[in-house]
Amino acid sequence: MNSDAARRRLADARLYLCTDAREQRGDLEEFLHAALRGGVDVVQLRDKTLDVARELELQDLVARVAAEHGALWAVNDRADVARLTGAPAVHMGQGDLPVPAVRTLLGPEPVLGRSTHSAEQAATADADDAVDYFCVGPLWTTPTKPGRPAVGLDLLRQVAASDPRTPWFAIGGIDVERLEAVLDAGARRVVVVRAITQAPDPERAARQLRDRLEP
Ligand SMILES: Cc1ncc(COP(=O)(O)OP(=O)(O)O)c(N)n1
Ligand SMILES: Cc1nc(C(=O)O)sc1CCOP(=O)(O)O
Ligand SMILES: [Mg+2]
Repeated sequence: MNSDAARRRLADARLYLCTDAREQRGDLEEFLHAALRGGVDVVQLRDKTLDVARELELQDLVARVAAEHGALWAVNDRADVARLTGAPAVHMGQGDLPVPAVRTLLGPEPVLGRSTHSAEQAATADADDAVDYFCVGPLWTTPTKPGRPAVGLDLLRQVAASDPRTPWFAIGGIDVERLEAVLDAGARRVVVVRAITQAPDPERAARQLRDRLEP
């Protein structure tokens, strides 16, 4: 996927999945197909337990499966892995490489996402031409990101009211039961981990979320 296609795919994206490598279950490929059939638009392998050789191997798998479904895929944290795999997207948190450093290393092509946890960080991300999307969260405390305090739906309302020019996603503790409140607060795009990774039927879980988001 070239960079124009990646940005077009991002513009349409509503449901973003971060998944671990499912090493204990050995079903990553099957899982990815199911989630993507269910309507996931963007997929990111987020697994801090992987050594870099294994991550490179699995990123190739993610790239192949995402391409089969016309989905965008993103590398988390590591600009070296993004460069080596030619990833169309990369995600950086506040504690990861700063945006200018990512652009110095990777150039203008990859879609670049940024985590934000306050109105100020969201405004900074929105004002930065080098940032293609940002995430706001965690809305609720979540075992997937221990120690990170919840920002709550009020921050989401505040960000939505600022009418960002940049695509942005809500993240943290979102599941199908909470989705209505997230949409009511003004989000149009969501990132989930457990709502799909821990679902007994990942395809159904993804579809339940995607069907409630705009086309
Ligand atoms: C899409 C997306 N949003 C947020 C994050 C979190 O990034 P970060 O704060 O750097 O935390 P880690 O994921 O690195 O633990 C993300 N990875 N993806
Ligand atoms: C990886 C991550 N980043 C967050 C942020 O706020 O930046 S919240 C989060 C974990 C989201 O997991 P779940 O959907 O299982 O609650
Ligand atoms: Mg990070």
